Amino acid sequence: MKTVVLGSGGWGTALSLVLHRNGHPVTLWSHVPEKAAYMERARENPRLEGVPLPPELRLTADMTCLTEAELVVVAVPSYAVRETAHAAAPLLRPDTLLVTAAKGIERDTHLRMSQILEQETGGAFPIAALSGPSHAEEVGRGLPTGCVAASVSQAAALTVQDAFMNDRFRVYTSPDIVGVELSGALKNVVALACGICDGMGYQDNTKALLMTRAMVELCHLGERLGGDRQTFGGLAGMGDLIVTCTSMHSRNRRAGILLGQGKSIGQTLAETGGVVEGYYAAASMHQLAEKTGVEMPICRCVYEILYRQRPVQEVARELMGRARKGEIEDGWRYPVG
Ligand SMILES: NC(=O)C1=CN([C@@H]2O[C@H](COP(=O)(O)OP(=O)(O)OC[C@H]3O[C@@H](n4cnc5c(N)ncnc54)[C@H](O)[C@@H]3O)[C@@H](O)[C@H]2O)C=CC1
Ligand SMILES: O=C(CO)COP(=O)(O)O
Repeated sequence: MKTVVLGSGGWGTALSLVLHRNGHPVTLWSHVPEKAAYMERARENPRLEGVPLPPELRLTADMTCLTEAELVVVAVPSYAVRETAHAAAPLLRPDTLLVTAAKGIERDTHLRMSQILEQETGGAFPIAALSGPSHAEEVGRGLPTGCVAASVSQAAALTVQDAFMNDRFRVYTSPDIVGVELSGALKNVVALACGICDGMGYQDNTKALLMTRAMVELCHLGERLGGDRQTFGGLAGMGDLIVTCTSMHSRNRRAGILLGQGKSIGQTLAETGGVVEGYYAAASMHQLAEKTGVEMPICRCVYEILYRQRPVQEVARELMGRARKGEIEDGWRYPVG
C-alpha cells in the first residue's frame, strides 16, 4: 500500500519506520523544506537519535506526494492538524484512508482530530485514529509496543491494523473512536499533573493517587462526550496514562517537572523541547468540563497552574483538603441499619 506520513516529528518518523518495516512504500512529509533536506543528508531525525532512516524512506516537503497515497497518516501537532488537512484535501485520491496519530482537542470548537479531518476533507474519506502507549523513541528502536486502531468503519480499522501490525507493534481494533481520541488527548493533562508532583518532590504514593483519581475524572468527561468507559480502562486510556505519567520520554511529564520545580509556563515550554500537547488540551478540557458540568478538580488545578499562574503548593493543599467522600460515588451503598 502506498503511504504518506504528514509530520516528521518523532512520532511521524517512528510510524514511517513501522510502515517501512511492513514493506509499504513510505513518503515522510515535513512542513519545512530545510527539515526534509536535513533528514535526507543525515538519514536521521534529531528527535530519534541513533535510529537510522532507511534509504528507501522518501523525504519531502512537497505535498503533491499525496496524489498517489492509499493511506495517509496525519502526525503533526494537534494545533497544525486543521491547516495540514486543509492543504492536503485537494490532493487526495478518492479512495484514500486517513489516519490521525495526533493527540489533542481543538480549542474553542472542541473537535477531535478525526472530526477536523472529516470537516476539512468534506466527509468523503474513511477515517481512523491510531493511539496508545507508544513513545516514538521506543517505537523507532523497534521495542515491543501496542496501540489501538479505532474507526466507526470496521473495514478502516482492520486496514490500519493490517498496515501497522508486526511482531514488534501490536494493533487492536476498536469501534470507539470517540473514547480512543479523547483518552489520548486528555491523559496529557494528567501527565502534566504527575510531572508537577515529581518536580515538587512528592513520590510514588502521590503519583498513584493522582493517576487513579484523574482517571475517574477522564472517565466522567469521556462518557459524557460519548466515549465508552471500557476504552478508558484499555490501551488508549489507562495504558497511555501509565506510560506518559511515568516515562522520562514524555514531554508532558518533563514539562510538569519543570513547573513543579517552580519554573514559569514560558520557561517550561521553551525548555521542554517538542510539542507539549497537554498545555493545549488543558484549555480545551477546562472549557468542556465547564460546558458539561463535569467536576474535574485535578484537571482544573492543572489548568489554573498553566493559565492562571496558581502556585503549585497552594494547588496541592487544595486537592488534599477536599471534603471527604466515598470512593465510588454512584456504585457502593452501605446496607441500611
Ligand atoms: N512523540 C511521541 O512519542 C508521540 C507523539 N504523538 C502525537 O503526535 C503528534 C506529533 O508529535 P511529535 O511527532 O512527537 O512532535 P515533535 O515535537 O517531535 O515535533 C513536532 C513536529 O511538528 C512539526 N510542525 C510544527 N508546526 C507545524 C505545522 N504548522 N505544520 C506541520 N508540521 C508542523 C515540526 O516541524 C516537528 O517536526 C502530537 O500530537 C503528539 O501528541 C502520539 C504518540 C506518540
Ligand atoms: O503520547 C505519547 C506516548 O503515548 C507521547 O507523550 P508526550 O507527548 O508526553 O511525549
